[in-house]
Amino acid sequence: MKRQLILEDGTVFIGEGFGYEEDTIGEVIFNTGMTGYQEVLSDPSNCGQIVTLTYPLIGNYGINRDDFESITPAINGLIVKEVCDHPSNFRSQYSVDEYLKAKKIPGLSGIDTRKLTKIIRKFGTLKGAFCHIDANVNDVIQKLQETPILTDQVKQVSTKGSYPSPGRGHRVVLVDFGMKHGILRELNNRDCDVVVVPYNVTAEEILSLSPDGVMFSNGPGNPKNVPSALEMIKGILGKVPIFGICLGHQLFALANGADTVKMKFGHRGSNHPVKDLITGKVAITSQNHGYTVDEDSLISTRLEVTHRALNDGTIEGLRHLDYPAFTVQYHPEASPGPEDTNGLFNEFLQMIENFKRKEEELCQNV
Ligand SMILES: NC(=O)CC[C@H](N)C(=O)O
Repeated sequence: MKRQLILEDGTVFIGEGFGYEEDTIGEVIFNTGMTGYQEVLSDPSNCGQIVTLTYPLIGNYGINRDDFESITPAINGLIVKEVCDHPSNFRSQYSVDEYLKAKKIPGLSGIDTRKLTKIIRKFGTLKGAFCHIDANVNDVIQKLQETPILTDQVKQVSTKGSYPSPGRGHRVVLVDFGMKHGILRELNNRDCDVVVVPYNVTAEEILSLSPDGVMFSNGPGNPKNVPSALEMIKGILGKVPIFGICLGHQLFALANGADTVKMKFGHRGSNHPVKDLITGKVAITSQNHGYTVDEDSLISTRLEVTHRALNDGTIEGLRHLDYPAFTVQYHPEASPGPEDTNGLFNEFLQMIENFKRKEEELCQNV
């Protein structure tokens, strides 16, 4: 069945529909990862977006039980050059088509994804719609222009209530702004005693859980749509070590007086080089963000840049000059992508131990 993609600038692509049969609207973005489509599909940070995968063949190793980053995928649509209907892998349970049908997500294949990506790179991220081949282009463009930008994605994808993920090690409160499960897995692998809490948790509620450290997860949308988080962050800063990832990094920056801005087309893929300014080392990182911390806004803050993207020089990591707190814009949990920066979770645990030691020394000196 033919299906068309109409962009708000009037560009039309005609391809084959797969997955669920339904019209959809979303922000059209592109991801340059060569593998890892299952993790990208199920990453809650993509809530409300139509995801274009630039790798030309998608689905050849199927969809399995183990690689989901959330239970319910939150993307509005998927665009690929070619979708594989006969996956071959010992872990495969479904084809991408079967999975998208089951999760009620429409897909579009057979279009020139390179051309689409070039349009997004030139004009910036655009709104787009999947619609029936007979739909009137002008009507769809008008509908796209009238469709408001989503503001409540974090509320949609965050956990509704707190839940434990017990371990014998450090107690870590993990604030779920739309968490990829890879973050929880990394903490579990290090035997942390984790409590996952919803996005609108207060500082008092976090401190009442007696955490050794607090993590802020990734999540969808504009960080300015989550004002409640800023009060929470200010309330715990300096009282407990903090580690933030992606949206968590952006919220940490906002809470410390910095600003965030929307990027032209963002960084999305598993192949983004980042330089650690402290060690001088370069790592290949997994990224998925459309906003960034504004460089000029750091002047009046106590934040220092620790990492930079080598493709465009934007900020990829921050640390607080006075308190034990650091954040990164990229994904050290990978899922999907390279694990070069996985050691940041160990650095977080080391920071927790140093903080505990200092607190004990202070107590002894009193
Ligand atoms: N992966 C994320 O946490 C993304 C953060 C934010 N939604 C952005 O697009 O920049």
